[in-house]
Formats: sequence, structure tokens, C-alpha cells
Amino acid sequence: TQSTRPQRILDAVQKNATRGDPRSVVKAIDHFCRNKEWAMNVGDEKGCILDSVVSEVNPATVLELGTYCGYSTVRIASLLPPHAKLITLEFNPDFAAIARQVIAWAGLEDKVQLVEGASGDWIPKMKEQFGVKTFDLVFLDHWKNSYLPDTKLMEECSLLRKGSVLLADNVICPGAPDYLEFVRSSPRYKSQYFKSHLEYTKVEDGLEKSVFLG
Ligand SMILES: Oc1cc(-c2ccc(F)cc2)cc2cncnc12
Ligand SMILES: [Mg+2]
Repeated sequence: TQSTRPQRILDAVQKNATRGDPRSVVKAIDHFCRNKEWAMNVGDEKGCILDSVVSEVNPATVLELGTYCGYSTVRIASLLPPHAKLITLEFNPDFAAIARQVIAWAGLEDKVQLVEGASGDWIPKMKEQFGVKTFDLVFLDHWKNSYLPDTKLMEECSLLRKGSVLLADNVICPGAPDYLEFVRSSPRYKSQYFKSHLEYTKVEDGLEKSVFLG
């Protein structure tokens, strides 16, 4: 039977990465996607920027919107302090099934809660379902036209506190123009653009870091 690209990514992890070693999982996916098949992981160049923001924020609670195969989930979770929690939302059940196995291979299942479904449905349930008060860091990496409505929804659900950091992937390519305009012009956010490249390519892309001012 024909395998899917996420399945081939999982195979590459299970063949080339060491169980329980998150950095080897990240390296195996990057090697596969740079040399065999491009895939929409945040990648190593933007991944280093992600790592530096995670380390700076040192979050106790993280929300990731868009899991895909779990590449950024593993990058983030491997940098979290002992009792910190990462909740990652994935709409596509096939992606979620692969991501669970990638996260498990990295040995990070205790730090990660992968939830299947639509962000718009789950964001209002975060408090009651997962006992989350607010998120210290949110990584937006799902459908680009969901960035803005989901950000407004997180505000409405009081999931952001003074100092919460939003980090958005792909603000140039594929682009999230309405989101960029909003966070850059709103007095309630302090925004900063980190210029980089679309994963595994020379095409411009970047991450937008926006601190919620309360
Ligand atoms: O990082 C990403 C990149 C691309 C993408 C696809 C095709 C293309 F030509 C350029 C960029 C799509 C994404 C969807 N969700 C999350 N992240 C993504
Ligand atoms: Mg992305």
C-alpha cells in the first residue's frame, strides 16, 4: 500500500533517530525533508529562532496550533522545564496519528497533550478540559486564515495574560496578512519580526513574535 508523506517522515525517525533523544528526532526529520521530500515542518533555520524564544520565555504552559508530524512539538517540548505542559491541536487525524508516534519516539509524551479537532472548537474549552488558566507561549502554525480569529478568541476566553507571547510561523509564506496587520497595529501587542526563510528553501519567510500587553 502507498505510504503517505507523514508516514515516510515517521519511518525516517524510527530508522535514524535514537528513542528518547529529541534532538536526534529533529535532526532525522530535517535530514529527510532537506534531502528526500520537502515537508511543512518549521525546519532548522526558523526552528533555531523558535528555540531561542522558547528558552527566553521559559513557559510553564504552551499552546501549539497545528501539530502536523510533531516536529515543532518535539523542539518546544525538549526545552520545557520539568512540570511544564504543551497542548498541541491538530485538525487532521492522519497527521495526529503520526505526530503521536513521533512525540513518543522522542520520549516526550509526558510533557505533551495532543488534541484532535478544530482550534476554534477547542480554544473555548481549554480551561474546563485541561485546567489551563493562561498560556505563557502560543505557537501559531496552522491554517493562516485562522491566525487572527483564533487570536481574538484566545483574548475573549482570557487565555492570554500580560506578557503572554504569540509566535507565528509563515507570516510571509504562505502569509497571514490580516494577522500581521492586527498584531502590528494593535496597542495591546508589542510585535517583532524575525526574518528567515521558508523551511528547507531560499524563499523568504519569517516568524512574528507578539507580546500581549494585557
Ligand atoms: O510552514 C508551512 C509552509 C507551508 C507552505 C506550503 C506550500 C508552499 F509552497 C509554501 C509554504 C504551509 C504550511 C501550512 N501550515 C503550517 N505551516 C506551513
Ligand atoms: Mg509552518
